[in-house]
Amino acid sequence: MKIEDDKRPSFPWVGMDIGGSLVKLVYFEPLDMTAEEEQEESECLKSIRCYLTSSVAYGSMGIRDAHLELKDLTLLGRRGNLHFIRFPTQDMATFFQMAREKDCSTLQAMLSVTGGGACKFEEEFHAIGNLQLHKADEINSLVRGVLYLCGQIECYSFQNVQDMECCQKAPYDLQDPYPLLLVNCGTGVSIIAIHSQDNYEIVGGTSYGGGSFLGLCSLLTGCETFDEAMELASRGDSSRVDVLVRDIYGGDYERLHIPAWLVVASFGKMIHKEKREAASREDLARATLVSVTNCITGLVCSKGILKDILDRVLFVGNLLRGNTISRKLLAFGVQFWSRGRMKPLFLEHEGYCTAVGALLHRLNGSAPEASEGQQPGFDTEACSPRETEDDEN
Ligand SMILES: Nc1ncnc2c1ncn2[C@@H]1O[C@H](COP(=O)(O)OP(=O)(O)OP(=O)(O)O)[C@@H](O)[C@H]1O
Ligand SMILES: CC(C)(CO)[C@@H](O)C(=O)NCCC(=O)O
Repeated sequence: MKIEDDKRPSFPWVGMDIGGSLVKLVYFEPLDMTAEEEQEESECLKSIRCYLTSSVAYGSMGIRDAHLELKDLTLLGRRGNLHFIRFPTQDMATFFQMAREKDCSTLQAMLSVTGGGACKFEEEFHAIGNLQLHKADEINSLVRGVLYLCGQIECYSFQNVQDMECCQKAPYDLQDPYPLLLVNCGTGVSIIAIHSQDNYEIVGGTSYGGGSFLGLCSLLTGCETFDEAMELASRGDSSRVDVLVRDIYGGDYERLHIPAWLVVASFGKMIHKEKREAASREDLARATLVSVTNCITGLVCSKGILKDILDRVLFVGNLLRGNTISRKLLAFGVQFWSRGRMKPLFLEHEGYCTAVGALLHRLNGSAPEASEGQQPGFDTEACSPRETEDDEN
């Protein structure tokens, strides 16, 4: 029996977020294909399905995060598994080459793509034969993906944040998410105030984000990859690099209740030759990570106050991937500086929100079916964010 639904787009169901550092791809693998559908499935589609679901590594840099796979999910009435794949944006040329090799030109498919790369690589996508490109706006996709994932019981907070060792993850029910301050820690950092599903706005950002961490860390330690940088940071001690309150006061600044551990100057100790010589690569990596993370904390608190969103703040983005140091520091810092008013939250699929949003965008039919010869433009959706109101930064 054929599963009929005129509104349902044809397979493959793919959402792609091409960012400054990483490409994130989410792929829905249908599990309820009828015999007729399987028979009709083209060789190219079959080969894509097998390729994506049977490996966990693609080429030298592509990774399927198998631990994040969402199994037996229902999307638009179809049952399937949702797969999460990433590779460096630098490798987009290999991606296009593979698309050519798999003869995707025969595939009558529409791909929902977001992130800066949806614009940058538009011509290359169009060169893949019949593939139609739907460019979804990055912020709209991010918000859509976040709101969807929040409903999948995958949100968590940290308990005992004042003690890094005892600090532990605890599930958090974010079924009713509004208002929410959303912080996307990617190559750069953007902060979005979500008032409701249809009403959200960018309230700020900083250029001191994931890209700065990796860039500075590479300069200071000679490391080559994010995982290497994180590994170094996990073994480092930033207090050998930074000037803390205790270095100046010998302890707390009691009158103003400023604690001894507070960083007064990131890298402040590096003005002394002997301290430079004593600081290890690990210490420098840790100090870089702490510096970037603290900068995000400060900005988030001030934006929360400015926008009067002091309830929940949700951190996403791949800077936080496998990065317990930053997550715990953000959790602690936000609670400390907001005097316990702001609840810092995180998602298990932190790096894939925008790609999920792009996929949903495609499935929910808001994608304008570009007619022949028409250049698909940005779909601004009914729920476009308001113009940025904030003028500081
Ligand atoms: N395997 C990895 N390779 C490179 N960077 C990584 C990796 N894993 C985590 N990161 C970190 O994640 C950051 C990128 O995060 P993310 O993928 O969310 O953003 P992006 O979409 O590439 O960037 P933007 O949205 O700003 O265009 C990097 O700057 C780096 O700090
Ligand atoms: C440019 C984007 C939207 C790309 O994702 C993001 O990295 C960002 O918002 N950066 C912050 C730029 C700033 O506000 O300083």
